[in-house]
Amino acid sequence: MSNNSSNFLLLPIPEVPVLDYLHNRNVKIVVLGARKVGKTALIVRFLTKRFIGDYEPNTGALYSRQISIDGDQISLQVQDTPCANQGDGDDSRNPDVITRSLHWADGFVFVFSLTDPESWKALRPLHQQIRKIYPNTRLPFVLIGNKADLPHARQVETNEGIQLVNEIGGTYFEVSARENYNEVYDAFHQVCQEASKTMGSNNGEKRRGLLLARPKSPNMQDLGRRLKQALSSKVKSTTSV
Ligand SMILES: Nc1nc2c(ncn2[C@@H]2O[C@H](COP(=O)(O)OP(=O)(O)OP(=O)(O)O)[C@@H](O)[C@H]2O)c(=O)[nH]1
Repeated sequence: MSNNSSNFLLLPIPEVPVLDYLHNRNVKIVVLGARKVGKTALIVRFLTKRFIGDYEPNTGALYSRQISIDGDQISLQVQDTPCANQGDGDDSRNPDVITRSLHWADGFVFVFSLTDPESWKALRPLHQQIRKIYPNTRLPFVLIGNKADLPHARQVETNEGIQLVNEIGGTYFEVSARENYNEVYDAFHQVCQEASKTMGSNNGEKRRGLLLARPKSPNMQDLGRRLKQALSSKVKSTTSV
C-alpha cells in the first residue's frame, strides 16, 4: 500500500460525517465556569437528555453533534473547559485551553452553582477577559445558575443572576441539570440559535483574522481542511494531465 493511502487510513473517524461537516454551518460553543458547578452534567444532559451524576475532573473535552436549529442542520461543537478562576490556587489547570477556547468560540455558556457564591463571583473576571479579546463584538451569551433542585442550599438569589446577566448581556436561566431537561435544552438551544444567526449574517465567518485552531484533538477544522486540500490536489493533478 502506498504512503498516501496509509495517511488516509490514519485519520480518526469523526462523530460528524466529514461531508456534513464541510457543508453544514459549524457552530462552536464554549461552556465556562468554576469547578463542580455542573458544566459537564449540563452538556451531557443537553446532548443526551440524561443526567449522569459523577464525572472525572474536567480536562477540556470536545463534544460534536448534528442538531437542527430552525429547520437547518448545524454541526455543533461544545467545548467543556477545565475551570475558571475561583481563587483556589489551581488556575494552572490548562489556562491555555481556556484562552484558546475564548478565541475559538461563536457563543458562550457561563455556568455557576446557585449553591456557591464564589462560582458566581468567578464569572466577572472571565467576562472581562472575553471583552478584552472582543472589544467591539458581542458574541451570544447565556448565563446558567445550576442546581436549582437544592433550594435549602441556595446561596445566590435570582436578582444576583439577573444583575450579572445585565452586565454581560444575554439571557439568564436557572436550571437543574439533575431534574429538568427542558430548561437545560432551552438555554443551550438559545445560544446555539443566536450563534448560528450571527454566523449566517456574517456569511459563516465570525471575525476575520482572529480565528485560532482549537487546542486539542479531535480537531474537526483541521480534518475538514485536510480533506479539502486532498480533494483540490486531486482536481489539480487531474486537470494538469
Ligand atoms: N444536585 C445537583 N447536583 C448537580 C447538578 N449538576 C451537577 N451536579 C453535581 O455536581 C457535581 C459536579 O458536576 P460536574 O458536571 O462534574 O461539574 P463540572 O463543572 O464539570 O466540574 P469540573 O470537572 O471540576 O470542572 C457532580 O457531583 C454532579 O452530580 C444539579 O443540577 N443538581
